[in-house]
Amino acid sequence: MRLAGCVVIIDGMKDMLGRGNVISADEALRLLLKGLPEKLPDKIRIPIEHALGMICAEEISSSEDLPHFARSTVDGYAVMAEDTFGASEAMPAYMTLSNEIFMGEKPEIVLSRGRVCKIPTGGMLPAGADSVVMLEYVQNVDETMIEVLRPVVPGENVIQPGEDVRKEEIVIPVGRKIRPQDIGACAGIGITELTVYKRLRASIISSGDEIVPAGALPVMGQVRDINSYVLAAMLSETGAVPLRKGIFRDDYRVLLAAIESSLDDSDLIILSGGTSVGTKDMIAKIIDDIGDPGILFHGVSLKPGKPVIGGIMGKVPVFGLPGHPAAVSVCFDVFIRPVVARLSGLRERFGGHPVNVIKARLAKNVSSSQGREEHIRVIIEEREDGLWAIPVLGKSGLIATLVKADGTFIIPLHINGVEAGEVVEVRLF
Ligand SMILES: Nc1nc2c(c(=O)[nH]1)N[C@H]1C(S)=C(S)[C@@H](COP(=O)(O)OP(=O)(O)OC[C@H]3O[C@@H](n4cnc5c(N)ncnc54)[C@H](O)[C@@H]3O)O[C@H]1N2
Ligand code: MOO
Repeated sequence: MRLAGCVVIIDGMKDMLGRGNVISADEALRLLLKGLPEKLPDKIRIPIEHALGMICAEEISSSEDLPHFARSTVDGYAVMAEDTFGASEAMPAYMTLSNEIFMGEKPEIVLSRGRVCKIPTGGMLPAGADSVVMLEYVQNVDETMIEVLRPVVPGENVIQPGEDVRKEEIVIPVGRKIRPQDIGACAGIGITELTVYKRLRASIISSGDEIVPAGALPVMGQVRDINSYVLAAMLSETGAVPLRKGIFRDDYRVLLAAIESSLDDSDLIILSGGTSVGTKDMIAKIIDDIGDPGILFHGVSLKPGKPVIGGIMGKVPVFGLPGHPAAVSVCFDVFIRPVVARLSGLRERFGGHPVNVIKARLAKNVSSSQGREEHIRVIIEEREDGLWAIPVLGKSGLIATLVKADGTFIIPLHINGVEAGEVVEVRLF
């Protein structure tokens, strides 16, 4: 078996092949990212209403100013600001009413000194006007005249042409995950289609002689397939298309065939189960036999998730995830999420730091073995003195620990534990 680059040596820990050095999660991820193909997914054109969550593959700039006319932000009277200078309730400025302006219409009138036009919110300012006095600061004298009770400055209560988006300004950069407001901005500047990267396709292969479909009634010793559902849902959240390939026996040929056929239709392959050192756990062997280069690491100083396998077969990254559901979830966050981001063309924000994070005080001491990165599940409780993180104790084979928890915090590699009262950063699910 060929194994590339186990670089970080952590004292006293063995990897899954019994060697005296096990690699850190950071180092394992670095190896994976380094080995990924440079090629980005093919591009497609889609209507903006279908673009949510897709990765933008072209720089979007505006061919026009938005708005393309000066627009009132209030209901009131379009004026020349100068005419209102010094106006007050005690000494109002008397102004003559000109034509009313209606929504969606271009005013024909050119406003002259001492005159005003009634204008609705969103109405176009007439030529000559530079500001709008709100209705509340005006009194009608008769049908032809009003009193202005407060002055305005030039530009007050007006959105200027191009104030929202300037002509030729870049609105959406390449690599942006399209958000609702991005779609709105496109609509605003008349762009109704976008070029985006095709969604990644990820195969999910469940392995294990004991695993039965979720709809089956398990006999003693059997368990229903949980992991392929969790993985499919997590992949969907990232924008990738999950391909649940089914449940396969712990048999070299069966699993080899499942992996090889997935190489044809997938950008990445995720296997669950069979990563540990049991005699039947042959996932590592298959990945390495397919090779090119095969396994990059097997065994990481991570809990849960220690027996995780990462590799690349040709251009396709492959993950062998430990069968325990909490390990599946943690390994997805640590390894698969960043790989999906890179392959999908996403330009990461904030240096790749997780965005969905809150701070809370830890409710109990939590110890950790030095030399192992631990991901602790916690429930967030709102108390009078702020947010507290309550550790959810339980083995990594229990899916309910994940369901009860609101998120996880990380105890880094070289820390022995975290004391009650310390502030931790909880990454929310
Ligand atoms: N001697 C050692 N034994 C184990 C070690 C070790 O270091 N030395 N590591 C343990 C750790 S940590 C983990 S995690 C597991 C990983 O085991 P495998 O990846 O080989 O997974 P399995 O044995 O196939 O399954 C473990 C467990 O999870 C259940 N499972 C599997 N697939 C699914 C699924 N799709 N849905 C629901 N549940 C699933 C499976 O039935 C097992 O109960 O190894 C430890 N052992
Ligand atoms: O790596 Mo295992 O997931 O701790 O049970």
